[in-house]
Amino acid sequence: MSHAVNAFVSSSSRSPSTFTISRPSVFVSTGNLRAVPVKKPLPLRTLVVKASSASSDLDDSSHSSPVLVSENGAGSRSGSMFASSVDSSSIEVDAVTEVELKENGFRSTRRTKLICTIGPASCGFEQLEALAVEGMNVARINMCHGTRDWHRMVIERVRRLNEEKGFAVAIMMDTEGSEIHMGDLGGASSAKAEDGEIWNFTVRAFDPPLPERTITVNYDGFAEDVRVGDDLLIDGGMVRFEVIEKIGPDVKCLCTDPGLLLPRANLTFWRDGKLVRERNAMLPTISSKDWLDIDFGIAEGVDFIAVSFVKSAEVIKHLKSYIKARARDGDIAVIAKIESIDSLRNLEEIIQASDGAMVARGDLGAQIPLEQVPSEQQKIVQLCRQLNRPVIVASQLLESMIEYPIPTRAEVADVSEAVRQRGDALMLSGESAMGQFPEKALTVLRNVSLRIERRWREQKRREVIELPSIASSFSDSISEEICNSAAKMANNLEVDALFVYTKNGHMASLLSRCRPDCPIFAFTTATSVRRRLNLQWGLMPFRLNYSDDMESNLNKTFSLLKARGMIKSGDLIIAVSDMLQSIQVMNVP
Ligand SMILES: Nc1ncnc2c1ncn2[C@@H]1O[C@H](COP(=O)(O)OP(=O)(O)O)[C@@H](O)[C@H]1O
Ligand SMILES: C=C(OP(=O)(O)O)C(=O)O
Ligand SMILES: [K+]
Ligand SMILES: [Mg+2]
Repeated sequence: MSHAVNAFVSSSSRSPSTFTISRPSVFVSTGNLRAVPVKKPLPLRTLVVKASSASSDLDDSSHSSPVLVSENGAGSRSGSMFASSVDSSSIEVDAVTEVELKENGFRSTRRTKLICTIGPASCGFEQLEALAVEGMNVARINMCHGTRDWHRMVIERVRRLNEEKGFAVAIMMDTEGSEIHMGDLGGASSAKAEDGEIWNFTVRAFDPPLPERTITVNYDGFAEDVRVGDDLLIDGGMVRFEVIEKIGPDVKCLCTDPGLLLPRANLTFWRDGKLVRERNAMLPTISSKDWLDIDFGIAEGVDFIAVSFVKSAEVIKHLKSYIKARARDGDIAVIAKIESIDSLRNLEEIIQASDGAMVARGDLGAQIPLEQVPSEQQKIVQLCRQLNRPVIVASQLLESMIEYPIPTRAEVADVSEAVRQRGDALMLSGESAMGQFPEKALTVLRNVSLRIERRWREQKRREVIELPSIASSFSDSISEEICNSAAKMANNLEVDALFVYTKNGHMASLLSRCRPDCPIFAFTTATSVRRRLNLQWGLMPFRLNYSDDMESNLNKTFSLLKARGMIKSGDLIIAVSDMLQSIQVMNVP
């Protein structure tokens, strides 16, 4: 297929009521050169870069697609405490974003997205609402814990919150995975292991209550695999035992580093200073229980499935094709958790195969030396950005806030570093799931993000990360070039916002990848795409019905956003779209 890329810049001067457009002054062409006819004057300054197939301008099906109809447009915000008096129900935006925009203006909105793991400390409707108000973009449920009924209840509450209060919180389901972990302590919330105590680790099943100082282990091969003299590390070393005797299914262990045992804590064993993982590596990434959880997630329509202990790209591809065949409205994004030696070994192909990645530092730190975790984090964040996949930095960001209302200085420094690295999202685990201060922890993440992002912009310290071309077709290359150029222009011209009209979210993610100074308003026709864009850096997803006529789309958007007080006349914006590949620079009329 041959393409023509035609570009021209028109600069117009504005007299009181008319616009005039001067002659085209720039042409770029990779094929047939053809000036784009301008039928109507465009406001103030316009650069149009238009790409089309040589054979037909309309051979892309999206060009001729009819206006898409909203599946939950009208009235969905009626119960919102942020409800607007103007009838603008045909645009949907997260209530928190709307308030932020109105109160602080474009530039100061938060770019880094926030994920909260939901647990007993945060599963109440009011608790969830408080987290949503505080800026939770994604609620994570961890299938390691709780029952499916409990998870269903959380999902229903989040959905109700979205519908009744105008939030757009997405849901991420995290699989248990089949790594070795302890049982649930017979229902106790924790157990204390003291120095010198002998505990029994066993593969036997017990009816509660558990015998004293007994830990059940989920892996049947456990007693066969460990050897006397091995070190058993709970949660990467929070508690340490030494194997002193094996008796059938029971393994007697001496506590050598005392500490608190938590239900279902991860368990690794070490021999001669090395992680023992031969048999472990034979365990499936997705267990039979995980498949049932995945079916549950598909049935419930979760937005993301995070896969624990990914070892290779194969399992991700397998899951994605499974989802494609089963999921009702298409897509659930698959997030690869990087938390094992194998995942580091196959990093690039795993990230390529996935829709996003998580630096799961909890288990990662139990598999590699702790001092290696920060550099791996940096590497994963950078690679994800290069490959255009959203990346989450997770675990122990504010661990001390499980117990205390303020974080340690070191934790704040760690969060700052993750924001400075420009990861897409930060995640709370125990802090929001079972800590005493879920909301306060989220506020810390939000405030640190805002502060670092602002400093970064003020200092104009744009990272010199090389963004290699990722397009797999010429048409994709055009989208990529348009987004790279639009983001650069947005920085140079100091525009207020980038607008992107994107049906499947791809153009929005390409803009996000550039980490521009201004926020990116992403307009999409599908609620599911809008929720998924919640995970990506700098994107403010809106759901809007629009046509393939960009001029009418822009006018519609301007009037809807103006009516809601989210933009005003004179604001400078750059608009791009995946229907009509163009860059337009204009002031809001
Ligand atoms: N659904 C739940 N029910 C009960 N407790 C939970 C739940 N989700 C998380 N938790 C608690 O929060 C802690 C931290 O959550 P997370 O990091 O997701 O789990 P883990 O570290 O066990 O993999 C867990 O160890 C558990 O104590
Ligand atoms: C996020 C992680 O996974 P999980 O909490 O499921 O162990 C981690 O290990 O850091
Ligand atoms: K998990
Ligand atoms: Mg983990």
